[in-house]
Amino acid sequence: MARRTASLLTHWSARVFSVEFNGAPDYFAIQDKHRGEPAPQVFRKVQSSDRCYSLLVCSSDRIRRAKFYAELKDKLLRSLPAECELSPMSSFLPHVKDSLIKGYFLKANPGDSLPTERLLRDLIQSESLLVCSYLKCENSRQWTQRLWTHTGSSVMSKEYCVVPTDAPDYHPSTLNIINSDVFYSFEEAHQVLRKCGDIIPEATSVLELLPSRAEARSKPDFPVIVIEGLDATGKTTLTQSLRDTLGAVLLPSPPQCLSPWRARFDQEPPLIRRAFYALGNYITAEQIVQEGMKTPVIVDRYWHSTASYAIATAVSGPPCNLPAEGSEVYRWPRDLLQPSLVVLLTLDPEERKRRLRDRGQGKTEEEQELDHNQLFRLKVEEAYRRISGPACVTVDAGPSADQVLQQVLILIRDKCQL
Ligand SMILES: Nc1ncnc2c1ncn2[C@@H]1O[C@H](COP(=O)(O)OP(=O)(O)OP(=O)(O)O)[C@@H](O)[C@H]1O
Ligand SMILES: Nc1ccn([C@H]2C[C@H](O)[C@@H](COP(=O)(O)O)O2)c(=O)n1
Repeated sequence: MARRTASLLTHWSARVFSVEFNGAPDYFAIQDKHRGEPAPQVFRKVQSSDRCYSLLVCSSDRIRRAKFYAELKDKLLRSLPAECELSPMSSFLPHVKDSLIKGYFLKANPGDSLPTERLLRDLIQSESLLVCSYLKCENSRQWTQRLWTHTGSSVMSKEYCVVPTDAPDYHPSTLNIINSDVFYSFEEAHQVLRKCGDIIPEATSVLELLPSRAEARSKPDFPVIVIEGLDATGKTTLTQSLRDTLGAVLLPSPPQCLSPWRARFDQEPPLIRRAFYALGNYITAEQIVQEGMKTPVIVDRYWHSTASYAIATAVSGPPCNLPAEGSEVYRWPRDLLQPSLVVLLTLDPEERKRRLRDRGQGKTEEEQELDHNQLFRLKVEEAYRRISGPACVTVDAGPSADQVLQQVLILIRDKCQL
């Protein structure tokens, strides 16, 4: 049995389970005996004749786990009877970092339980998956959880009672952010790309473009100014004007040399995709050092973007689920060159939409998500504000392009003595 599965089973009864319906989580735990507790909320919404199942992805290899989790949803949606309901589910040890295990909760009508169980028996052959079924106790409103064996033909002898439990102090999706969604050193991100070289050949090409060491040997003589913000807040417009006004060099991020591989990595699960973007910052840092010896450098997006988009995607639900201000999640990577100033452009959402419409260009999936999902946009902006070392200085991008430029020039003169 895989190492992660074994450790999961050791802590099985200390684990909390969370099922999300329309973004709202319901939490439950398991215990040996029922002590008269009501059924958890999630089961009270289920007809007693319905069958429920949980599928938790638990491979010990994090690359395989990330790939399998992403593929599992597609597989379930393709193969399950249409009436089956699929909700995001997770299991975790409260307060224990990296203990989050993600998966899905299935609800099937009695008529669909045969094809559903046939599919689950196939899937359980994979060592990466733990399957449980949930049954209502006869003559009571209580539910039990049974863990399936790897053969899928029978259930484990132990049966657990399902009981409601309080929401944890920290949202479970925050437990695994460090080194799964956000990488705090060159080595951590590099390790992910090295390990996926055999399944993603493009990773090898990216690795060849990376600097040999992350730590900048020297600091640039000239100021380095990063411009951040959601899409269509005016970063391109402002960075080009700053370049022209200050006689600076403008560096895009991710760097141009990664363009051929970007679309490929955008298709990958967060672990791999975020490692790609994190490494892009180290290439940019090397370019900053080279150019910053000769002129001021303006950078269009950098670490704040990498971390904020990753955190906002990893944390489900509203911005109050984000790790609290001051959390280690918002710290700057110890080996990444720090800019002299980071400016965050903010814009009224309606004006941002108007500018997006006027621009009329195709949008990436994440940009479309920003458009449709107000919560996601709020989380990205809040994460931007919480990142420290350096923290960003917020500038309202609502006024005319020239007014925004003048305001940022004043900031640069104040903070960078330019
Ligand atoms: N201050 C401004 N007032 C009005 N319109 C602006 C202003 N700044 C930029 N725009 C217009 O808004 C649109 C988006 O601007 P821009 O492309 O500079 O944003 P961006 O932040 O670089 O977007 P993305 O990240 O998606 O590339 C463009 O059509 C641009 O001409
Ligand atoms: N340094 C960077 C730059 C960009 N990203 C990610 C964050 C978004 O997913 C997307 C936005 O880029 P744009 O559409 O403006 O080119 O790219 C990042 O993670 N790190």
